[in-house]
Amino acid sequence: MTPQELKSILSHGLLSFPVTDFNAQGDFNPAGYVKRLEWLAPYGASALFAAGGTGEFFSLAASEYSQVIKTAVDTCARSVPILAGVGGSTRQAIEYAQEAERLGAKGLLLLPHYLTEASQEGVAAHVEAVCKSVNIGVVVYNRNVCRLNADLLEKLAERCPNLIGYKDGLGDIELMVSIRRRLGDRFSYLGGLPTAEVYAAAYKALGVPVYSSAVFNFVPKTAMDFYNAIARDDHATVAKLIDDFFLPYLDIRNRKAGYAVSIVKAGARIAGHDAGPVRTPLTDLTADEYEKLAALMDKMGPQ
Ligand SMILES: O=C([O-])C(=O)C[C@H](O)[C@@H](O)C(=O)[O-]
Repeated sequence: MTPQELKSILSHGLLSFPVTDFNAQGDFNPAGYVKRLEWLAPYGASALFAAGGTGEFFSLAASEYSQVIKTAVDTCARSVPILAGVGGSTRQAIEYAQEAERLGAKGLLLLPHYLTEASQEGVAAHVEAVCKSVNIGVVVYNRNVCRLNADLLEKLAERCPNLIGYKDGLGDIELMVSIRRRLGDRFSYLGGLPTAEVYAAAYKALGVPVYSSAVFNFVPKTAMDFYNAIARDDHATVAKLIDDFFLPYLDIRNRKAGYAVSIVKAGARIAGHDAGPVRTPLTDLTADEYEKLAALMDKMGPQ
């Protein structure tokens, strides 16, 4: 699959970001991950991002990373393209990128580097180095310390033909509008804020109709119903699901930093597809929060 073919696939549909399965000892559980991917496959996400933010990329050892990507490719690559999360220092990100390409991933999601502040010119040089280390398509994730503006993205787009996607996790509307207008059809644009559904209608109006869904991990039918309602401008269904599910969900998710991932693992467990605990530095939901989430999922009916 060429980067351009991947770009065209990423321009439609709902994107799946599966959690990564850990066993009771906290080790990667490939059998559980296979079952999860097989369970979610028939719901029809258009691409699968393995070891992304929701997949706890930041908690995986390098050896586990290879297992996660290989498991995703072996299980799903015939039906959907697999994009692999990569990140960390430039050299680390290049090692992950080349490993993912070798294992059969069709693209990369380049997550922000860790800890240090950096000039955005420096971040752009980091992105360029990772893009140039592979032949597959790359989606850059603007979030936290990665805040590339339209000028830098335009330069990167010229220098890196395989940089085909821009995922927004900042929610800065002025920045998003300037990037969307300046880069036009050069990129495929993904709405990628935590619980991206809450922003989906507004982002569609800005020319960004595609988004990533973490709740797809545990209420896949509701996630697809919501996506289809957004796609056909069914404002009544969108408003009802925002009121009945997403706003009460945010009340739980916003209780602690890192819960955007923890709550998804809790949801998977409630749905009968336990992915094990989150790893430090994340913390799991309390029993009370877990009960509240279970009641909310119950209201959404069978999935
Ligand atoms: O890397 C990640 O997991 C994401 O940022 C995607 C998530 O699915 C996010 O969009 C969300 O929480 O809906």
